[in-house]
Amino acid sequence: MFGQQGGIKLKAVFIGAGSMAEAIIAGGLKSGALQAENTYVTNRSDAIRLNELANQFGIQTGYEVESVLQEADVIVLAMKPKDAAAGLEAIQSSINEHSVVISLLAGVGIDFIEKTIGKPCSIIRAMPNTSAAVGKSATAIALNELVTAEQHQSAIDLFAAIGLAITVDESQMDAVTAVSGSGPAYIYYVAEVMQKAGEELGLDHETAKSLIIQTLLGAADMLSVSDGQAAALRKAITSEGGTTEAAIRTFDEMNVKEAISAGVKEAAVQSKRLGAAYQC
Ligand SMILES: NC(=O)C1=CN([C@@H]2O[C@H](COP(=O)(O)OP(=O)(O)OC[C@H]3O[C@@H](n4cnc5c(N)ncnc54)[C@H](O)[C@@H]3O)[C@@H](O)[C@H]2O)C=CC1
Ligand SMILES: O=C(O)[C@@H]1CCC=N1
Repeated sequence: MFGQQGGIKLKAVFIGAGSMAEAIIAGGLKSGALQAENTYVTNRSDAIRLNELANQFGIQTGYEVESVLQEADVIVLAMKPKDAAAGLEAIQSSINEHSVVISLLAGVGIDFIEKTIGKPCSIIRAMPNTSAAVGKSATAIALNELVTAEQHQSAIDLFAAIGLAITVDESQMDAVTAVSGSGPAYIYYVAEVMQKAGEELGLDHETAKSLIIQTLLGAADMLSVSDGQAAALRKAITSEGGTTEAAIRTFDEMNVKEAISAGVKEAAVQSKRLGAAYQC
């Protein structure tokens, strides 16, 4: 991976120790794509959080990153976009032409990262999601022109170890962010609403929770085996004059479709806005 010969382990440094770094580390360690002894994580100043991650995963943590960065096969930018400039400037001197930088920063373009680093290196912009923690991320990556075929394959291998990994043109990243980067949150939003409605209808908390989780798992599996035929699957459940029809009619009357569509599109606009703040 990333230029290493077989048998030598990938050295990965995460700059940022939040939920996305944790999800990738959890999934990466579980799948074997990452090894605890070669995974290093730092953050801005929260030593308690670093200790938590060290205890939970047995990974390496700390603030002495310079030498670690110089030896890293891959540097993962896992801070919030607003912290990107400060984070990149702090590590800029440790990056060289052999470095492979993977950016998770929503909205932030490869050109901004190139310019802030200020020297040529391979940059991979990735948009995973937090389901990486259970090996089910949907990740899209885009590359700068210095990424070699081998580095590209290594990035695909790394993200494939924590779910689905595909390559897109960078121009599609706002749409990807809106659909699959934020996507799990939309499903959780629906789950929250169903939980509340189920309890209001008289189910106890645990019963409603178990039924909803299994319903979501089953529906995702059905979508997967039917190659995404959502409309056909929905119609198969909707008997004429039945309960599902009553629910969908109510959703339609309340413009739920339009609301979801508008929300997803607004996420893409927000991704563009974030990017606009980080243009060269
Ligand atoms: N949370 C999600 O579902 C997804 C997040 N992303 C992207 O991943 C990135 C991280 O997101 P989260 O993990 O949710 O954020 P978070 O807020 O949970 O974690 C951010 C981390 O960055 C650290 N940090 C901030 N400034 C730093 C600096 N100068 N040097 C080192 N560390 C610094 C913070 O201390 C914190 O540990 C963001 O850019 C986000 O756009 C991408 C896909 C999905
Ligand atoms: O909300 C955000 O900005 C990040 C990017 C995709 C998911 N979470």
